[in-house]
Amino acid sequence: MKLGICGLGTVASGAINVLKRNAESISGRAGCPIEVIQVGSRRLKDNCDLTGIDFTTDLFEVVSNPDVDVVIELIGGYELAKELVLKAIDNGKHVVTANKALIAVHGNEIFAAAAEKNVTVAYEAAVAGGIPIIKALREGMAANKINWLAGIINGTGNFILTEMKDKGREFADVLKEAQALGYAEADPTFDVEGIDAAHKLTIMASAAFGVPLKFDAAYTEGISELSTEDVVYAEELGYRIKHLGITRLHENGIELRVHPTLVPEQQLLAKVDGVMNSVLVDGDAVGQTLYYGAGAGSEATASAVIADVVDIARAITVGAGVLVPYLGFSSDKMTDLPVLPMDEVVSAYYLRILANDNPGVLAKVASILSDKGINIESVMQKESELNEGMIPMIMLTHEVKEAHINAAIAEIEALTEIEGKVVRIRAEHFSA
Ligand SMILES: NC(=O)c1ccc[n+]([C@@H]2O[C@H](COP(=O)([O-])OP(=O)(O)OC[C@H]3O[C@@H](n4cnc5c(N)ncnc54)[C@H](O)[C@@H]3O)[C@@H](O)[C@H]2O)c1
Ligand SMILES: N[C@@H](CCO)C(=O)O
Ligand code: NA
Repeated sequence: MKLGICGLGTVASGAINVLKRNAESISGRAGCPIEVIQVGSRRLKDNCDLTGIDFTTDLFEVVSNPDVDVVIELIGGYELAKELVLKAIDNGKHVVTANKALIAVHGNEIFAAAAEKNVTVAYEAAVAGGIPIIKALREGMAANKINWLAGIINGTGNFILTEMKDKGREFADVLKEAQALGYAEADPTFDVEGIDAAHKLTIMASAAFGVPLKFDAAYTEGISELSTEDVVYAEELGYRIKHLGITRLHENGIELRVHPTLVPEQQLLAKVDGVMNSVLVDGDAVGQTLYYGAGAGSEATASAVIADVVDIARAITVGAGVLVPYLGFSSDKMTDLPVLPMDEVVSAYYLRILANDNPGVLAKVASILSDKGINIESVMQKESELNEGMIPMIMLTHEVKEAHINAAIAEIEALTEIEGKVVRIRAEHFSA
């Protein structure tokens, strides 16, 4: 099977190097030899030997090369990638991509085009890097009604949070290192503002529930506004703050949300550090299963790219065409459920309220919360040198509808004893 690669960057160089190093075992598993015959990119790359491989700067040459069976799209971004992939499909080629932005935003159209041409579009590397989570959701979990899933699905962001917490490093400094290590997106605001995670969550939700891809409806909150103060207070309460993507199935719609989240420190997700990703999936038959591994990086991501190539080779070898439907469900069995508004979401909340040091403030805040039926799990009041005469009040609530906590926060902010905005971070108590 002959491969053509578009984009010779972090992931592509990893794929070429792993394909060469493990050529024999990969061919043995695939049932045929696998060979990269052409690479298209702006320039060559030092750590990657292209001996025997044709190099071009014209990416369209690759997708139209009559000798290429599978196009591997590794340039990233939306428009050009879409054009290349649709062209490759039109030329009857299978496609493997690591591009979650492309699949989350244009996947419905791309899958329809691929179905028309009876070719495969595989995207394991797009979600949680090297973790075989698409395989798990579409195949391993096929018996289950999936109820919800939650995950740490951006390596760059988790690396930044971990380094800041453990070593007290500066945000900008750690981000630079993540870029040097090849973890970050071309535009790293995608990583820190949760856009990349929302792309991945959108894809997982569709594969879990059999709904069309609905990236535009995803709720996204990043980590750039997160303060060290809240990280420390959360720890005192026995929690870690993680940037989670959460999707949950309801009868009338799905939740689709990415935001910083307090997770109890004893839970496994709370212990996922550095560039590692992890996804916790709740199925009605199997219960909860947890997947863990490198969410970004050259060879870790290449591992998933090559697994897709092997899947395609196997399908061709046995003459089976497309083995697994794109989103795990046959297209006539998809349900067009809406994404529910955030107001409907039920969660526990961490609140940090800056109050002046007068007796009775706590009672006023407590009565606003109780009027809205919001129960308080714990309260801490902190002496703080940062804010003279003002005392941060940290609260953890029980579960409540987001609409109710928002209404309570508005009333609390309106109290004269309260300064500024109330900091609000959602908290989730998973059982694993
Ligand atoms: N780096 C990771 O850890 C990782 C993990 C999972 C998924 N991904 C995804 O994989 C894809 C590739 O990521 P990467 O980190 O390898 O990116 P990269 O920036 O290292 O590589 C992209 C390559 O494509 C080339 N390219 C882009 N536009 C081009 C054009 N118009 N003409 C010619 N060449 C062009 C660039 O020169 C570069 O060499 C992205 O979609 C990314 O989101 C990356
Ligand atoms: N920029 C992404 C790459 C893997 O998709 C991340 O850091 O998770
Ligand atoms: Na993956």
